[in-house]
Amino acid sequence: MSTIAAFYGGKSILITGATGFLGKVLMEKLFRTSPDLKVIYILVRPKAGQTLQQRVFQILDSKLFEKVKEVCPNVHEKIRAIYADLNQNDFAISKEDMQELLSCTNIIFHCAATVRFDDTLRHAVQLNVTATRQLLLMASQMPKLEAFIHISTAYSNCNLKHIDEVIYPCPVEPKKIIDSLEWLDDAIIDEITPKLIRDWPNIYTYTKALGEMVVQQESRNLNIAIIRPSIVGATWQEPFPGWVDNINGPNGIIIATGKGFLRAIKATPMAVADVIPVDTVVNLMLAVGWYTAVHRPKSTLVYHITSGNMNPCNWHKMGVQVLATFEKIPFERPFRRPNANFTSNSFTSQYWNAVSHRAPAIIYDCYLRLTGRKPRMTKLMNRLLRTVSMLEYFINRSWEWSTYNTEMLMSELSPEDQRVFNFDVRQLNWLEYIENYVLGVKKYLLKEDMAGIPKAKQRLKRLRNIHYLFNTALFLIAWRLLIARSQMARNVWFFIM
Ligand SMILES: CCCCCCCCCCCCCCCCCCCCCCCCCCCC(=O)SCCNC(=O)CCNC(=O)[C@H](O)C(C)(C)COP(=O)(O)OP(=O)(O)OC[C@H]1O[C@@H](n2cnc3c(N)ncnc32)[C@H](O)[C@@H]1OP(=O)(O)O
Ligand SMILES: NC(=O)C1=CN([C@@H]2O[C@H](COP(=O)(O)OP(=O)(O)OC[C@H]3O[C@@H](n4cnc5c(N)ncnc54)[C@H](OP(=O)(O)O)[C@@H]3O)[C@@H](O)[C@H]2O)C=CC1
Repeated sequence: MSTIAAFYGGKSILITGATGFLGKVLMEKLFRTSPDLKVIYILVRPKAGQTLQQRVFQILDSKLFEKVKEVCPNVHEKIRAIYADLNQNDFAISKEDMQELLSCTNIIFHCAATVRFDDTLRHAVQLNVTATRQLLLMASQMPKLEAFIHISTAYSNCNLKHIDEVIYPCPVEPKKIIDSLEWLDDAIIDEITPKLIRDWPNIYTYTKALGEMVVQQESRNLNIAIIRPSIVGATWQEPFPGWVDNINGPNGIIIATGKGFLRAIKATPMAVADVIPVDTVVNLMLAVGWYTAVHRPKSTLVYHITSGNMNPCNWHKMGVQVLATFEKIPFERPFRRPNANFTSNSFTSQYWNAVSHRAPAIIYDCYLRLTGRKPRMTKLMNRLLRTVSMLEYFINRSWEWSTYNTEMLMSELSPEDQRVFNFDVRQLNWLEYIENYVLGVKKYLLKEDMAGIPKAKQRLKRLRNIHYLFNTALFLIAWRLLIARSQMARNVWFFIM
């Protein structure tokens, strides 16, 4: 019997961000391995016209939870969705709900965050810093609390090259920032933001660093641990390979490439692609929850869950395998034939943007206009290029993360726990993982049917022929112009003839 699975039996667990990518996989694993847990409280806000209950039902009815329903048929009764908005004072939780949370919670997993790179400083601080502080305050009033697990990111200190499992101080105290945002107006905040975030590449990573400082400062006598995953990717093994449900990180790039929109990226091919499967992150989270509650380390431990130091894969290898998978399993209705390359030179990157991205978009928009339809490709392409430019920082650098605490924890687990809660990324076969990842993007994100593959392959063939025809026509036109103007070209031509 797994010690960790048994530990969660009978427990009341509070999860923030349970409707997000990581949160859903966390809930799934908890229910599947510890079906006798008492309750999972999730803090949810109504969204997109859906009530709390509708959101919960939608999650439970998804393919991700199919196995759970077999092991834990009463899963609906074990989830208690609590109305909460982490942007509000006291999270806008009702008095009764708050009372229940304070008196019953045993373990907290704090996953909620804004992960947008371009969020406003005010909103990102509210969610990634102030809400963390507020949750810690709540935690300090929970008599039965055994562990508080805070999810940060391996990139919270990406202004450093080598990152240890310690909390690094930020130049400006989080409290000062929280206080000043209360009275500064938005225009001034926009003006001072670049000065505040200094060498952090975006507001997201900066506010996650502030969030960690808050955890350190407000930890009181709580048992706290911080987990720092790198780029969280599709599931590796559990509950099945390739599950993914949002367009963040590599997912959007895979779609844009597979649909033939993105044909070149400014990337350093040999830089480490530090992707980590989401189920690996969740396994570590559950192991850390158990370890923190049972062993009660004297200080707040930080755990890195990254792949680069144990089983590195670079962007070149990843890109080649992604493209190879498109040959076998193409996406439906591509704009152009998927084919992309990496360029590390700014000039070449601008050239490709003009020739391979903007020009085809303009030509396509002209075609749409001529056929009486609304042009949209240029707009879409501009947004895509903006997105790609925001990700460029992360695909042109490599970092070293030390993993002493993660390795120590692995050695503390029984063989059974190492199997059930496997976070040993050395066992990951990248080629297999990437293929399943692309397949997962097709099935679960794009919701494309496997039955459509032969048709998609036919379309690819047609696009390839159009491509060859277009290039041949272009070549002939260029050659004809050359012959008309140059005696030497004419001589070569007659010689060949
Ligand atoms: C010789 C052979 C050579 C071989 C080479 C072959 C090369 C081929 C390449 C093939 C493919 C390779 C696959 C690998 C991919 C590599 C790139 C991976 C980059 C990963 C970097 C991630 C870094 C993460 C670091 C930190 C990790 C974390 O801690 S948190 C999680 C990360 N957070 C995010 O990812 C959020 C980022 N997103 C945002 O901040 C916002 O979405 C935005 C600011 C980017 C855009 O916001 P906007 O207001 O415009 O609106 P939004 O509604 O959000 O989206 C607008 C449109 O853009 C599309 N979109 C969004 N995100 C992405 C994305 N990641 N990729 C692509 N497209 C994206 C979205 O669909 C919208 O489209 P439309 O609706 O159609 O307009
Ligand atoms: N994805 C990645 O690559 C990485 C993620 N991380 C960290 O992991 C954690 C989870 O990320 P991920 O699951 O990918 O992110 P998602 O964007 O998928 O999920 C974010 C979650 O936070 C919730 N949330 C946001 N704002 C509020 C609010 N005002 N009130 C209540 N809930 C709110 C969202 O709820 P709603 O559904 O209502 O929007 C959602 O459940 C984050 O802390 C992130 O920093 C770290 C490294 C990499």
